[in-house]
Amino acid sequence: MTAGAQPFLRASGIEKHYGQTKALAGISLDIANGEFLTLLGPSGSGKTTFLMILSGFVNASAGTLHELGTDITSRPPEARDYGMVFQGYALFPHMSVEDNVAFPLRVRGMDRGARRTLVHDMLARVGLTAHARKKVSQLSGGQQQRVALARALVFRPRVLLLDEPLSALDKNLREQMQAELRALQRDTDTTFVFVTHDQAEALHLSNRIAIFDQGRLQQVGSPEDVYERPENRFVAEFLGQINLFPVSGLRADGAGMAGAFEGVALRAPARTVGTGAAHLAVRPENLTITAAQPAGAANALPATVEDAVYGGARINLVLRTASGTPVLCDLPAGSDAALVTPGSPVWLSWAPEKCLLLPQED
Ligand SMILES: Nc1ncnc2c1ncn2[C@@H]1O[C@H](COP(=O)(O)OP(=O)(O)OP(=O)(O)O)[C@@H](O)[C@H]1O
Repeated sequence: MTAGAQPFLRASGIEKHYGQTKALAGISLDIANGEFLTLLGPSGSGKTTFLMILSGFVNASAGTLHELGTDITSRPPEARDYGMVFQGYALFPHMSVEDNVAFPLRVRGMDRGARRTLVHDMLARVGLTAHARKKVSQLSGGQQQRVALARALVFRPRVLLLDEPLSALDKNLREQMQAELRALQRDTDTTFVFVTHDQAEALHLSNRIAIFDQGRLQQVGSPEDVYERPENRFVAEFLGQINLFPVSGLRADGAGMAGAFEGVALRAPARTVGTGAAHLAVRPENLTITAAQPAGAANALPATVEDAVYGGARINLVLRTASGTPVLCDLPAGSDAALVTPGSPVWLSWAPEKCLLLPQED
């Protein structure tokens, strides 16, 4: 979003309390027109609650919601006119596919001819033309999911709210539907707000990801931002595996910073992390292992291979440093067999720009 541009949707200080439970503890978030925004977080982190507040079906306890500068905080769902695809969101099982998809147009009073064109266009987009006359109950799970998408998009909503729409599908179908969702979002230029607790799904689909934990927004950014530049330990650990080395005596070191771990100086890009201690974080795929100490490497630690798990394209290693800190390392298959044998002494190394410092939290 360009600086100064009016956001399409703006949530400011949204809170939601259920008795003693604070489902949302102050969410402020701008949503751009036409973006694919994913709300990602563990179970109970407040994703669905926030989506329901966007829909208008749940009222916030505090905070405001604006659409293009207009306060819509207390605007009812039907006046917001957003499309919705919820988990198990009821299709009419005994009605035909085309009647299901035509339903939102009927309730909006559109005449039959105009309805037909829009319904058939939508069914073609989701690949269901051949099934138009079938009853929904005769379709597979993936086909039903497509009917739900077609029904939610047929009236051209500006916003589509999706709550774990793919969670009931098996892995292959899920991946196929992910690609279709992206294509639908691009082709229809609709703003998608998508809830999931699946990290890989969020990384694959989104323009931006908003990461929730305990009713708070932990970080918002592009998939690359949140994966490669997590702002805190929660985000770093939630988005995949990461090694954390507690370093002490942090100091400026050239353009970056250095701190000590097991008596070895480790270097990372400069970052404000508070006290003299922090965690140096490096993802398993950014580690290299060698038999000999690498000459001139800025970060090199001696370690021992404890376990090697063959995974097809990759080999996953568990190693231990001198003081017994476990380290995960993810190597391409075909890496030197002698090095990945349990018991082998090796050197772990990585470039300073492949790691980052995270504040030390309790
Ligand atoms: N209607 C309700 N009444 C009471 N508590 C609720 C209600 N809805 C949600 N909560 C609570 O609010 C918190 C956030 O719930 P929410 O459903 O938004 O989380 P979520 O991140 O979507 O989780 P999940 O991935 O499991 O669906 C939870 O502690 C939940 O128990």
